[in-house]
Amino acid sequence: MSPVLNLDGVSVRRGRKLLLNDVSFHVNEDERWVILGPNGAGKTTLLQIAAARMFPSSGSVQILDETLGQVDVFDLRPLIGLCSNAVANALPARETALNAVVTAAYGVTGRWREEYERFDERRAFNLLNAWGVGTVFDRPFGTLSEGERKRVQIARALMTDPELLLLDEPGAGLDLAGREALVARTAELVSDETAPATVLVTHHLEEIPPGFTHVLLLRDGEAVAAGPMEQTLTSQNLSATFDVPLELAERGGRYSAFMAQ
Ligand SMILES: Nc1ncnc2c1ncn2[C@@H]1O[C@H](COP(=O)(O)OP(=O)(O)OP(=O)(O)O)[C@@H](O)[C@H]1O
Repeated sequence: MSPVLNLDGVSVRRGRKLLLNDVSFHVNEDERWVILGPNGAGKTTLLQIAAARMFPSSGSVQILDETLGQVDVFDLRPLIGLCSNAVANALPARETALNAVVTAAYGVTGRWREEYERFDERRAFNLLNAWGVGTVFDRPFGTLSEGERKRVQIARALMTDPELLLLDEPGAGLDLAGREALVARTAELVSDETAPATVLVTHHLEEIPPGFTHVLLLRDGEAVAAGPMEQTLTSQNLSATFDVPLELAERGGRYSAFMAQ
């Protein structure tokens, strides 16, 4: 399997603070990774680099065989589907859900006067349907519930048929039913062998969908552990990552953790 993402010895410095410190992270095309860590661990920073939205202070980054710093990021970005707060905040509140998705095909967030291809609109509509939000296609994005907004954002991230899908806390702000529906739909997506290599950021074990194969545990900008889920997601590694004694529980491919007695 060919690598989709190669980060080697990546550090990010802002003033005197090291947001990432010598992190290496490798994703192959058939892998589905979770990045797990407490608030401020550097998860979003790492994802921004993987999305070609941020450059490291040192280290090397290859995304889809291109080296960051030697490629026009505007050629690279359409190949990367990104669902994040930053993208959501850039979507105009008055745009319809359909436009929020279809504009991804043109690398913009708002629809102006341009005519879009019927093919693109049909694909956007099908993606909204697949994520269970087809009925809100004509509603302004700003009036959607948090759960609906998250699904629209994922549909948008998939619009360009990306080779790398990056999901930054897609379950944040969802109620229990909304979270479970999102987890189930994401599990369905990644079980398809033609689905893109996927990286999902979260700080909640309950948000890890079944079918995710690998995990990177981050703490204070450093990798605590990285590797296949069964060997790497352990009580010991979780305790070291969150700095409290934790006991991992697994049931039917889902995870949770409790304070160790
Ligand atoms: N421009 C900046 N200057 C200084 N510190 C920054 C800057 N941007 C981010 N940070 C800090 O870097 C750390 C890592 O931030 P990041 O958003 O990557 O963490 P995270 O793991 O995604 O956190 P959360 O789970 O809370 O979203 C945080 O402590 C944050 O305050």
